[in-house]
Amino acid sequence: MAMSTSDSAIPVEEQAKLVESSKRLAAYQAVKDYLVPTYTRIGIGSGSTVVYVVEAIAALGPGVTSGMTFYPTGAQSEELIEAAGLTLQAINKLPTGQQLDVAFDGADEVDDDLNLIKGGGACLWQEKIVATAAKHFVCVADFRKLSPRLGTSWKKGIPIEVLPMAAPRVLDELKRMGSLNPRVRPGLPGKAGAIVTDNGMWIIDAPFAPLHLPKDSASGVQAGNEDNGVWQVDALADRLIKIPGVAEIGLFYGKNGLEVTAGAQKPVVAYFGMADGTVEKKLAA
Ligand SMILES: O=C(CO)[C@H](O)[C@H](O)COP(=O)(O)O
Repeated sequence: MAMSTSDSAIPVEEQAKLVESSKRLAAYQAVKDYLVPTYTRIGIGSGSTVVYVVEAIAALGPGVTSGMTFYPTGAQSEELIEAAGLTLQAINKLPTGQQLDVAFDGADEVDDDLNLIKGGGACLWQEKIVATAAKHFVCVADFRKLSPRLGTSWKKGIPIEVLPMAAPRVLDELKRMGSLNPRVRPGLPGKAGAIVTDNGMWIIDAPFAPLHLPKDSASGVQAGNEDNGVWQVDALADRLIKIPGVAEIGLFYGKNGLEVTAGAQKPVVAYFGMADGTVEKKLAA
């Protein structure tokens, strides 16, 4: 039977090692499957799992990577790309009408429909720009991120990037919408005040009850509706993005890359490193 990190029999350091090895497994498999040697433009996301994605790409050597240019989603991934000796380019240098061949990124939670919560590392805005610029958006994660519905295992809330001056009004609106104790994310130890994103914005984390899937026949919830305070993913996302002062939201939703040729927020595939040493692959339906 597959182990989970909540197994109290496993010492904490062992659990941490298990999670790290799961991330690495998923990353190497994703790169093996989706980094086609003829590709030239690659998006690189943010977070601790992406470290292994870059490691796996760098391990292919200059024979494969020298013709490739890598587009970051923030300061951390910029550093990762440079430290690995890969060619860095800002996404605003991607000419109009052109797409990235593929983009790899992590997630905080992935549901059965490949909707994502992202932004645990406060990089969601640039992550969405890079993901939607890619022909193939590939999600890489460990087994803790798999859940049937968003909000089931990731309880910290949906990360929302906001203009600092709008934060109090956005908090008010989120409470009216039923968010349970939304909060401005505090800075890391050593930083007084709120966390400031790579774009000079703040992050609000807005917890909601576990979300319904977009076309959730089991719950009887119709597209675009809310049911006893429980939101459906697309309906909630469409409301959140319209709140004045919201720059971007950490829900990646809507059509996936199999249905549209450009602009998909949902991945075409998600790789999960499992606790038993296997890799589970979920393809967009
Ligand atoms: O969205 C993100 C950063 O904004 C990350 O992809 C997400 O938080 C997952 O991070 P990790 O791989 O460290 O678990």
